[in-house]
Amino acid sequence: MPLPATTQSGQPNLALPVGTTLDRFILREQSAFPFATGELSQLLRDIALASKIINLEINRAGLIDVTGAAGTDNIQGESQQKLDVIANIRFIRALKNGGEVCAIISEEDDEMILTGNPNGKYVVAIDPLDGSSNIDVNVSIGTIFSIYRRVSPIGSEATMADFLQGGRKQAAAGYVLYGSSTILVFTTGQGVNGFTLDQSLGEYILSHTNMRQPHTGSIFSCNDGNVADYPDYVQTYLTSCRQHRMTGRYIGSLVADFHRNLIKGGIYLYPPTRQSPGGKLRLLYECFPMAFIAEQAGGRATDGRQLTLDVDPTELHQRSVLFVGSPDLIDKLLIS
Ligand SMILES: O=P(O)(O)OC[C@H]1O[C@](O)(COP(=O)(O)O)[C@@H](O)[C@@H]1O
Ligand SMILES: [Mg+2]
Ligand SMILES: [Mg+2]
Repeated sequence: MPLPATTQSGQPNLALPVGTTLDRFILREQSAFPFATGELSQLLRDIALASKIINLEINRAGLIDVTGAAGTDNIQGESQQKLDVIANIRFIRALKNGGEVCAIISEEDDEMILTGNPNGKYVVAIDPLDGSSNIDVNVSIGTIFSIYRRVSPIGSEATMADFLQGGRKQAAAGYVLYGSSTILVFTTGQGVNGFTLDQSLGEYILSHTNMRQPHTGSIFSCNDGNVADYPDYVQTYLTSCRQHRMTGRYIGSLVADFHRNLIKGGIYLYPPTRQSPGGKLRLLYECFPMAFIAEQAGGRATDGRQLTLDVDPTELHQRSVLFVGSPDLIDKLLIS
């Protein structure tokens, strides 16, 4: 029997059976908004499509000579991996061709990219490949994206203001995890759902409905090599994690560490370090999207002083400290 369109409390019934395709889910989610015109739905499909192509290239990386450095650096001064550059090209091309996006910012490009779609209603901030240090060693990597409705007039050239609206103005955010399976997880502000790529069908299929972050957990994730740099309260907290025999797990790909902790309960920490006194991770295309997903799943994200989604964005490639995960663990960290 088909599911009722609305729940008993009159809310749109988004609980679709596992096995639902991404397309069908997006259509159902769109139908819950009478004024929705389908552009955001199409934009999510464009991102899904590009991720399928990249997924194939990642799977065959060792065979098609896309491992190793590209020989160029990005604006962060990081050496770009070949797959960083390839993933960047794929996403930009898909977003340009899709027509819904008027501008993009990417970890791999210094400046804002105008797509040639002045009538596009959305802008996208993207980390085309997250966890670049893990590309060549066959460890899980990801893609992170954040979507805003533009504030500049439709038909005009997009501006920085379209990207600096603040984390709570995100229309949607998500990530793709290229791991033992490939999974797309996103939110449009109506909860968090995950779709596993059925490689044989080439379809994303709903596999994780209404994902919820466990209130607490026993996993902590941070780069132990930097501990000496961390502020005292973080060092105190990590000592108590060890004293309580919590489990240290650190993959070194934000997407993979975040996803594990979202499912099992845990906390990911990227505090200030000597090399990155303001934090390493980028606010617009790493911290904001992960914080939106975390909050939508009942988790919490902070920079140690305020909730991440309340941090004031002033630059495109601005960095931020990030602590994200189970609320109980974040609370314990902040009182350490
Ligand atoms: O090697 P470190 O300093 O622990 O940093 C690892 C962190 O940096 C990142 O690799 C940064 O992301 P990029 O790979 O997209 O630059 C995160 O995925 C990860 O959590
Ligand atoms: Mg990243
Ligand atoms: Mg990256």
